[in-house]
Amino acid sequence: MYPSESEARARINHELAIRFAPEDEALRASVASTEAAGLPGNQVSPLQGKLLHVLALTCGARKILEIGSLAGYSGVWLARALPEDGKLITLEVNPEYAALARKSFHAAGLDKRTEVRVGPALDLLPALTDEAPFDLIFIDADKVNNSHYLEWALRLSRPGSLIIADNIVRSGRPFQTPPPDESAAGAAAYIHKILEHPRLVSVALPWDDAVNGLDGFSISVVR
Ligand SMILES: C[S@@+](CC[C@H](N)C(=O)[O-])C[C@H]1O[C@@H](n2cnc3c(N)ncnc32)[C@H](O)[C@@H]1O
Repeated sequence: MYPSESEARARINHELAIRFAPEDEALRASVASTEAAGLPGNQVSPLQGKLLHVLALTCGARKILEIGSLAGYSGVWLARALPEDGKLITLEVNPEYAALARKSFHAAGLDKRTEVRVGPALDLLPALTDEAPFDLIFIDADKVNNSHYLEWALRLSRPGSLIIADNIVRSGRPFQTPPPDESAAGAAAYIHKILEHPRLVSVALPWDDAVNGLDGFSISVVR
């Protein structure tokens, strides 16, 4: 039926995405601006975006924190799960990407429910203590700092909060000894911490990724 296994996977993925996670104009424009910024495929896929949306609805999220905005693609999926008076705060080190994220939120009619803060996340996180607890925290920035982001996520969450991290599978590189690059090492340390932490119950979800081959999310619930 399909010329190759990879063609079959891409085709089936597409069929699922157009049914379960159709993109509207605002999401398509966010993808286009990511491509124009020279980072095609660095945002989550439509199905991953929809998964974030479903998870935010499942935990009744009113406050969401995202680390790593890029052009706001995952942020739009997340913020659309919030009630009118809910809030997504997203942290981005690159001012140009932060501007793209704001543009995406504006196009999606999400100005009131979203706030983009600009700077290195580790510098911005301490100021969020007053806004905590967050119901869902999505970690998707520089993987080398994932363990630090996890420590902050635990401080800024409550029992029942979800902590989700992207790119923890990286085609298996985190499982090599030693991990061959600093992002793989960051993912390995993160996996170790979420599995050992007494307050976290975690699972990993692998999938094909445009940039990293086999990749995936971890999803942790805070006890
Ligand atoms: C994979 S992209 C985020 C994609 C986005 N979550 C989405 O799916 O639409 C990672 C982003 O993290 C940002 N970033 C990298 N290091 C960072 C840091 N130390 N603090 C804040 N943002 C950072 C990058 O500039 C980039 O925009």
